[in-house]
Amino acid sequence: MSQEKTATGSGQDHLYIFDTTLRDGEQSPGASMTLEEKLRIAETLDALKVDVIEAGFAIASEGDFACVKAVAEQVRGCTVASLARAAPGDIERAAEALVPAIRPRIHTFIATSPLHMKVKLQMQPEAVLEAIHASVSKARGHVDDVEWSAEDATRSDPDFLCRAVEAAIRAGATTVNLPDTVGYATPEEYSAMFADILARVPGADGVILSAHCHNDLGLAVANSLAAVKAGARQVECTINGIGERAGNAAMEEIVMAIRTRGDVVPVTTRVETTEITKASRLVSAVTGFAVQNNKAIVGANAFAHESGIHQDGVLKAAETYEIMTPESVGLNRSSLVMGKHSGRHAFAEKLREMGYTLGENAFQECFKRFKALGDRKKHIYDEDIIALVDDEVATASNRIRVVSVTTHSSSGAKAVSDVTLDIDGEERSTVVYGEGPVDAAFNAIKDLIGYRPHLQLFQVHAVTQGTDAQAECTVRLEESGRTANGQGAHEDTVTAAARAYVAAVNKLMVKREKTAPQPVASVTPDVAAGDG
Ligand SMILES: CC(=O)SCCNC(=O)CCNC(=O)[C@H](O)C(C)(C)COP(=O)(O)OP(=O)(O)OC[C@H]1O[C@@H](n2cnc3c(N)ncnc32)[C@H](O)[C@@H]1OP(=O)(O)O
Ligand SMILES: CC(C)C(=O)C(=O)O
Repeated sequence: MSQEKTATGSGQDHLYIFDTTLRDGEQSPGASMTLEEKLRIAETLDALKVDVIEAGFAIASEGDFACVKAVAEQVRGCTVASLARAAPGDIERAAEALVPAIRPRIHTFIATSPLHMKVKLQMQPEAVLEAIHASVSKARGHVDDVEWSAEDATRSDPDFLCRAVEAAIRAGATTVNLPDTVGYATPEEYSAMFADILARVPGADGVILSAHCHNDLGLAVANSLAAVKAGARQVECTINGIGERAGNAAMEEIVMAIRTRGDVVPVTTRVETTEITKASRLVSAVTGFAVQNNKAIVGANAFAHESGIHQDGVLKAAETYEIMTPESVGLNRSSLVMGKHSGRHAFAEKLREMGYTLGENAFQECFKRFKALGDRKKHIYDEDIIALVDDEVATASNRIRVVSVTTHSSSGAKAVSDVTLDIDGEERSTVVYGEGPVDAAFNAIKDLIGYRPHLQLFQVHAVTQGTDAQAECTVRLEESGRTANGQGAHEDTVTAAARAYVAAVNKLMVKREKTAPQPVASVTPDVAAGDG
């Protein structure tokens, strides 16, 4: 994909979508992802057809370097970027990680606001200008596609910002990003800043100007669109709007706003919007951050009509209360009703409709669970199938798997849980008491795995309506500063909780083994006690 400001066939400018779920998104506290999870998200972003995937910050750690490199190796359809400070070591590390990429981009940044320069960087403005020149030139020595960002641009002196942008362009930056790092700007101010740069900086109309907005005041998407109206032709965003503090501009909101209101924001993107729901669910499952029900585009209620007058209107003509169709974001209004009488063909067709491609083993496992669910549940909704398949896919390659969970509990007495786990191919069982059924199941798992990570978060939500709904549980575990999220879905809430706990344990083990490999079966606790 060329980084030119090309008009598309529609006569409208192309808007580059720069996805930073794997970098700024991962900066959300508690959202750290394993390499395997990042690769699954990168695969989904590739299918979504974003233009640029920011895969990480290569100098940050060995793990980040490995992730950028692995994404650069895997992704074929998008540009792959790594972040780098205005420091030679950062740029060399980014270039090294990006070697396998078909279209590598080095994204180098330095702050330009008086506060950041004086207090954080402890640099004089003139030294910052020199650092911009040196870093962009060095990056251009490695790759042709160099993005430069003026961190805290919206709190920078406009004259100094113009000089900084000019320095970056002269040194060879091909994209210039003006972030609202702390989510401080209003749409009018943010668009005025882009107009000012375009009017005053020589060469600014020859590079791609980019917006990067944080959501501290809930204005990230509005600010991004305002920048596009003023001439920005790249927006930086994340799936579900995850990111540092209150998050980044949500990709799905920007893309659907442009698609729905092309009359006021006249640009086009190449995003396959029908992949949006799947991407949103994957990011939610991996990070453990549930999407709020009323979230635009991807919230459970985004296309739900509850009140009679609305239902009546939608039945007569969907456009009465829908400004976009659920199908356009990958939500199915399929006529294929699934239940316990459905066979493999219908199940395979349903998965295909939903955009899943499973290997033979995963398909057979999912089909078995789908039939078991059908025996217990009257209506099987698309959400049930999504929860079940996501759960199966996420746990398929795990070393520890839940075989069975049987729990007895009654009011006024301790609960007891009988748990069997498959650990590296060997089944082990134990029966343990707890304060309640979930506590008992977790205690049993801890006994079987031989260590007790600290439980930071436990959440349950019903996948669909009704008392026979599947439960989807999220567990976050912490051990020696490492955290891992796990999710599990099942019609039995305690089993869903146990699956989520075990999923998180598997991820912790991967993190732990990177520093000190050891067999699971004889795990020696490196934390004496966790949550007990
Ligand atoms: C706005 C953003 O989102 S920027 C991206 C933020 N993301 C992250 O920070 C996540 C990854 N970060 C990390 O892993 C670490 O912070 C590292 C590896 C980058 C650096 O770690 P450390 O060397 O221990 O430094 P530390 O993080 O404590 O401090 C940052 C240093 O970088 C300097 N720095 C910050 N930004 C820049 C920049 N753009 N260019 C050059 N130097 C910079 C700071 O002034 C400070 O320098 P000092 O040590 O001389 O005081
Ligand atoms: C590094 C830059 C692009 C950033 O993340 C910010 O300013 O928020």
